[in-house]
Amino acid sequence: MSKVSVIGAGSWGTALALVLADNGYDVTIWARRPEIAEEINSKHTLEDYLPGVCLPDGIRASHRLEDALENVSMVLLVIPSHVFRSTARMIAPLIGKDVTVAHATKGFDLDSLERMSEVLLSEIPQISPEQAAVLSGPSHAEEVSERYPTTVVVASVAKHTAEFVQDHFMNGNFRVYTNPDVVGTELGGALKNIIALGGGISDGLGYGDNAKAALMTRGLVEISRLGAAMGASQSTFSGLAGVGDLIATCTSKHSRNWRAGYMLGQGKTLDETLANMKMVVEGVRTTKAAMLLSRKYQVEMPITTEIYRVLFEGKAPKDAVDDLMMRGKRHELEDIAKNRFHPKWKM
Ligand SMILES: NC(=O)C1=CN([C@@H]2O[C@H](COP(=O)(O)OP(=O)(O)OC[C@H]3O[C@@H](n4cnc5c(N)ncnc54)[C@H](O)[C@@H]3O)[C@@H](O)[C@H]2O)C=CC1
Ligand SMILES: O=C(CO)COP(=O)(O)O
Repeated sequence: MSKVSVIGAGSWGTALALVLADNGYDVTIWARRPEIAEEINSKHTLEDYLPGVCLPDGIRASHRLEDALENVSMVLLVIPSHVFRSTARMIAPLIGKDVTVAHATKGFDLDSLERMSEVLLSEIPQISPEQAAVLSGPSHAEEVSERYPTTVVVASVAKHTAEFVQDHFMNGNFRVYTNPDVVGTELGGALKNIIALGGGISDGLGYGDNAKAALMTRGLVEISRLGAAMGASQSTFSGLAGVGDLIATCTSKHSRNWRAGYMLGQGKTLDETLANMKMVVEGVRTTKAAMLLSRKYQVEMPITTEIYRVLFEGKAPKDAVDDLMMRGKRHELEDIAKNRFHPKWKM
């Protein structure tokens, strides 16, 4: 079996390493902190991130990149988006030109507004777009590490690369679909975190299922609208990386974005909320990125705009909901209706 390296010993990197080890691969996780590598190697646990989980023997960890990346056929980056570029730059000299490089990070590079695969390709120039892939979809690390049934998508512009990654991960608990739409798969995974913050805010305010269903449905419209402007395929948003991940993240107790939103809805400030979170809450930075992208592509994103105001301008969550409810009247299928609605319908 070939050797695989997972860069990032957080909850998701470690859960994905577990799937690879279950499938018989020799996996080395790179951990930034030596004590984390030591815990994985000696105790087969990662108590701070996946409490109670016993990691398979096939997983080894190292805090030395040279060890983690020696003779690998595939590298998987699973680190928070704000350290993605610096980490990709750091590993670049150690990546052979035939290696498949995948990632499972959900976010944007805030300075350049690039997607993670764009960052990968610019920082590791010896690999071609055909060697890069993204893994995304409704997949909480806590459930994957319990081996509960989970389905994800692997997208790559090259079918053979998507299938190569699919073959590594696929098993009876972890079902992997392929998709050629890298843009849509990355956007779905990143942008749903904004709506999950909104779902948490709504629940924190004590609103009900109707409000959350509205946020998810209209949130998906915003995601699809920005996606269309950025070149994504609309059908990806009806799939696991779109509506699938939106459902999982907006309705789950595991979601860090939902939990952060809940605290905001209960009246905590952003600083107080983040101080309570041990793990990364990608939706906060992604809201900033999405606001900038919506301006760049001239796409209307009212829910994202209100969440931005709550996060960064101190707007009261209840006022944000009121303002969304009181927006001007609209047609539900406005984007479609403008182009090809029933000819008798006058816009
Ligand atoms: N946890 C989950 O269930 C899922 C997470 N993801 C995505 O995976 C990515 C990673 O998230 P998690 O593993 O959940 O994060 P986490 O909060 O569990 O762990 C973050 C990891 O990043 C490491 N880290 C922090 N700063 C670093 C630096 N400067 N250089 C290298 N490593 C650094 C931390 O030491 C820690 O190991 C995020 O983009 C997240 O959205 C995607 C799907 C599921
Ligand atoms: O992306 C995820 C599940 O698919 C994890 O979401 P959170 O980062 O909100 O926990």
